[in-house]
Amino acid sequence: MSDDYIPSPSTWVREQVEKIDATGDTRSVSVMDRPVVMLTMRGAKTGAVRKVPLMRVEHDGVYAAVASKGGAPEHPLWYANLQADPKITLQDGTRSWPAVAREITGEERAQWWERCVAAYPPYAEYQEKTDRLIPVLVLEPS
Ligand SMILES: C[C@H](OP(=O)(O)OC[C@@H](O)[C@@H](O)[C@@H](O)Cn1c2nc(=O)[nH]c(=O)c-2cc2ccc(O)cc21)C(=O)N[C@@H](CCC(=O)N[C@@H](CCC(=O)O)C(=O)O)C(=O)O
Repeated sequence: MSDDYIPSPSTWVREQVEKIDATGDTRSVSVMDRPVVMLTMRGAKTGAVRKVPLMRVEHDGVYAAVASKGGAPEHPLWYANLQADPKITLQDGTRSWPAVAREITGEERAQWWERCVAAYPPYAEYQEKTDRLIPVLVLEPS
């Protein structure tokens, strides 16, 4: 990724990204004492580097990205980024590696949704809050 990084306009998120970058470890932050991973991706419109922390949902070396945005009526913008370019760098703890995001649906999504809610129970409330189906993408090592 080149160095045209644009930080999040959301202060608490930007501060968590700064802490992860300062420590080199996603374990330096948490949300409700639950672990976090960080995706680095390309902005769909700006082409800039975007860093997006998400709750850590992992199964057999594959991770899930849940485009919940707290149950807001609209998808988070990073979801549009991944639709435009699914290639990311994924960081868990101090490890980083290239991965590809793939949206999942149907039975595959239902199976992963259980893992997502087990990892971070508020996802269930977020889905209750909105009539948009919260997108779930798996992040497969590339
Ligand atoms: C605020 C907005 O962010 P967003 O991409 O909508 O995503 C909102 C949130 O989902 C995002 O901040 C997440 O990191 C919040 N978040 C989680 N968000 C989730 O949706 N799910 C999670 O599990 C989650 C966990 C989490 C843990 C820690 C933490 O610090 C944050 C966490 C934003 O950054 N807007 C930018 C633009 C962002 C962008 O990517 N723009 C694209 C264009 C996108 C387009 O319009 O096509 C570009 O640069 O080209 C701006 O307004 O300038």
